[in-house]
Amino acid sequence: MRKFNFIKTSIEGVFIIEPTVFGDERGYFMETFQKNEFEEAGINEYFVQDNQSKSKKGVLRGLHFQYTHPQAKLVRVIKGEVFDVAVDLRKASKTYGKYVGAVLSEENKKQLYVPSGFAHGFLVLSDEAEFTYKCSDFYNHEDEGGIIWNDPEIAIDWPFKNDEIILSDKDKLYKKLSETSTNF
Ligand SMILES: Cc1cn([C@H]2C[C@H](O)[C@@H](COP(=O)(O)OP(=O)(O)O[C@H]3O[C@@H](C)C(=O)[C@@H](O)[C@H]3O)O2)c(=O)[nH]c1=O
Repeated sequence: MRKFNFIKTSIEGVFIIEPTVFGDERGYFMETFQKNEFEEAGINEYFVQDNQSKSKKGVLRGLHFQYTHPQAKLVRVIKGEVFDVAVDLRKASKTYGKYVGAVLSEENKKQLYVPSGFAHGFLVLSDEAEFTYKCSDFYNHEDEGGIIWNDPEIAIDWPFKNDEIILSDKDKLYKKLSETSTNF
C-alpha cells in the first residue's frame, strides 16, 4: 500500500505530497517521510537537518535560500495553517522567477517538497503555527540569502494585506530578485 500521493505542480521538481492517514479510535498514524517512495517519485535527497519553528498570525518568514550550500526542503505544518511558497531561482529553468504557493495545515497534512535552487517562505494564516522541515544541507549563517517577500516581478499573491504582515528585521532588508545575484 502506498503511503504518499505525489502531486506535480506548475514548476518542474516541486511536489505537493499527501500522506495516507490511518485513523482509528485512538487518533491517527501517518508516515511523514519514506526514502523508497520518495525516490520512486524522483526525490533523491539525503536530509541532514530537521527544523521546527512557531510563529504567530501574520508572520512571514522568507524568502530564503543559501548561496553556495543550497538546501532542498521537505516542509509541513504540525499546528495551524500557513501559505507556503517556493520561488524558482534556477537560471536555466523555464519557470525562473515563478512561484508555487500552497496552503499547508495541521488538518490537510500536506507537505511541499522544495528542491535546491529555490527561495522558500511562508505566511502564517492561523492564530499561530508550528512548522517543521527537513533540509538536505546544514544551516550556514554566512551563506544565507534572501529575496524581498513582495518583489513585484515575482508578484506572490499572499493571502494577507501588507499591513497585516510581520517580518524579521533581516527579512525587511532583502532586495528584489533582479537585484540579487544567485548562481543556481
Ligand atoms: C534557519 C536556522 C536558524 N538558526 C538560528 C539563527 C537565528 O538566531 C535564529 C532564527 O533564524 P531565522 O530568523 O533565519 O529563522 P527563519 O526566518 O525561520 O529562517 C527559516 O525560514 C524558512 C522560510 C526557511 O526556508 C528556512 O530555511 C530558514 O531560512 O535561529 C539556526 O541556528 N539554524 C537554522 O537552520
